[in-house]
Amino acid sequence: MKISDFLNRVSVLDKAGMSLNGDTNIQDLRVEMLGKDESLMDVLDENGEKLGEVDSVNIRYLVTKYSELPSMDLLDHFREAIVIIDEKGRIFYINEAYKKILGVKARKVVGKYIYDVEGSALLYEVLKSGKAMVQEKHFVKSVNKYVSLRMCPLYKENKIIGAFSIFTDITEIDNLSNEVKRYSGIVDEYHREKEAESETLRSQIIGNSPNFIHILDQAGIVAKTDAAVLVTGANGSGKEVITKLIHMSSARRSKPFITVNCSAIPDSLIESELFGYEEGSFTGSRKGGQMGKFELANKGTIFLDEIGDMPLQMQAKLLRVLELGEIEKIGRQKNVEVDVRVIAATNQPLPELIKQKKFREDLYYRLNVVNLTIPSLKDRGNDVILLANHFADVFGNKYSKRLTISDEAYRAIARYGWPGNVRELQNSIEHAVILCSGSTILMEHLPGRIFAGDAAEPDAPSLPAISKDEDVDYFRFMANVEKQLMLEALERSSGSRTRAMELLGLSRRTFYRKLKENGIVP
Ligand SMILES: Nc1ncnc2c1ncn2[C@@H]1O[C@H](COP(=O)(O)OP(=O)(O)OP(=O)(O)O)[C@@H](O)[C@H]1O
Repeated sequence: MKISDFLNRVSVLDKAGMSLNGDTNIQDLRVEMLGKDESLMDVLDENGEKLGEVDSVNIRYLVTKYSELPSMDLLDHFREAIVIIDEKGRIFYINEAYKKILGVKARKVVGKYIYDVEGSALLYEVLKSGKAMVQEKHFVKSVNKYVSLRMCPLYKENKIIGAFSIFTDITEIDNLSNEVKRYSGIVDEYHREKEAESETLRSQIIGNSPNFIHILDQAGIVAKTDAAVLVTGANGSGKEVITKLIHMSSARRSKPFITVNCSAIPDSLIESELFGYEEGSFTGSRKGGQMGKFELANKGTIFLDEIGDMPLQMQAKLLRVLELGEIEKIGRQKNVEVDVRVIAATNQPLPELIKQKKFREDLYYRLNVVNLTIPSLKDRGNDVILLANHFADVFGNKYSKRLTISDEAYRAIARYGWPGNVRELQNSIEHAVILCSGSTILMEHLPGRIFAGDAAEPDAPSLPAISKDEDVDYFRFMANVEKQLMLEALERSSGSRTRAMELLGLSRRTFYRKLKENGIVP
């Protein structure tokens, strides 16, 4: 500190008998140099001009204190390492932190020249240039550490008398920042992966019919929003696939996608499944409680499948969640905020359920901000053939077979009603791929119901008539029915026994036994 720091503190003037320049360092004074008066003294510049006056009581106090100060020892308490060199570059001081950070003993360093101790000897350059230098990150090879450095020359009466360096060990910070960079790299990679996943998913959704393309377009539009979507459509038509596509095309794609099948959870458990519970909130509750699906889906999307089966009481709770954006966890006083996009799906006619008071109208409107109705497979024209080829490839790969579909099988596939929609087609093609031992899927490889006619409305086999008054011989009656069914199966399969056997769902052995028993073949 300089005397000028204390100028013009008070106004009373007194002579200490000394002329001190404002630049004088208080550290350079000794008590004997000060006048006896405990009041003020003048401060003059080099030309003897008065600069002001200082409170000599304060100066006396500081000078006394500074003379008692163990200045060098004090530096040992710094976390920063300090090294001081003289005008020739010889080290005459290092503090404790220096020894610790660089792992050296004082006797190995003090008295040596800085360029003999430190390879890069930046401090020596500071000494030569007389200019301070800062290095945010400097690698010290000998100890394999990174330090952050500040170096300054030391001047006395305009002459360089040495230089000092203060540095901190930033190896850990550097490691941490590298970790952070690595993690942000991983996060970027994760986002890229999610993007790729969304493209893969899109490429695996097959369909060219205008009504299906319309659904895909609408899914793309709603994906850009957080609006609730109600996906309707028959069983197996692809409601979940479209819901996933919406999630994967949305900004939430890297966050969770949680599916809840409302019809699969018993009524008594649905609340804890959806909202979770705190530890000890009921007998038998798990230690540590349990997170509900809504909490798990936070920042992502929750898919409430078969929403039509949700119990009425739960519907009221769900409505509250959608309105408030928070859940009431069982056993917890405070509600938990959640940010979840809701997509619900059903194959039930909700307006009909509303009329029957089985579904809340207010919840229906809340969920049905946008409605996507997936057309049934039979209404998607040629998509059935595209999907059949797609599944033949998928399962061909799975079972290591290269298969094509015969024209006859194509015709059966196109003619069939597919009441189970895409799922039924998928399973049927898997069935055919498994059974097919050649390179072409033939009609006989498909499940019997498909080539037997339209399974949506299967023809009821005509049973032998029984008169009310007649005494029925059940054994004979059953044998008759069996024979009739077998004959019909043979007729439908144009005499192909293998196909008839499949139609009837009988093993080869049983089929031939029954042929014999019923006198169809000798
Ligand atoms: N357009 C499509 N392209 C390829 N695969 C599809 C397509 N649509 C559906 N699938 C497949 O069909 C199966 C049934 O689809 P999904 O589960 O989405 O139907 P869903 O309507 O949700 O069924 P459910 O009514 O039983 O809940 C799934 O394996 C799915 O991958």
